[in-house]
Amino acid sequence: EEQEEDVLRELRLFLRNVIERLSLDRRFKAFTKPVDIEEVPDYMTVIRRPMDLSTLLTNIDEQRYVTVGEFMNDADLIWQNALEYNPDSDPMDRHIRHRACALKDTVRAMIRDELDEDFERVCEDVRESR
Ligand SMILES: CC(=O)c1csc(NC(=O)C2C[NH2+]C2)n1
Repeated sequence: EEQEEDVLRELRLFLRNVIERLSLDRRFKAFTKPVDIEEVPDYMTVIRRPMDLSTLLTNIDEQRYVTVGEFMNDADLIWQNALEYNPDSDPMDRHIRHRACALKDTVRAMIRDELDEDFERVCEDVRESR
């Protein structure tokens, strides 16, 4: 009912703000758009579920996330994919792995510091009621 839509609207606003701040951080530039197949032709053969910040934003606008947990499952793909695709000891791989780990820690810190656990519980109740 209306109260449920109010909760989901507030969730979308919170998640859009998280994405906006991540997208402004220069460390995360490589994660803002889908990997370009022309530049990285073998990417799709290695990574089964590509994810990036712009796709997360589209998913939010398409109302795919009813809980922060569902959002985190997709957000985690971004850094997990980067660690998987860049496993080598060469400096470029290490550089992007460092940024992937920074992304993981930054998202988790935002959620821990800014998401009210009672709010997430209400979102989970909405999910269970559907
Ligand atoms: C988004 C992402 O994880 C990404 C984009 S390019 C890249 N890696 C490279 O270009 C090479 C460095 N060793 C492979 N990783």
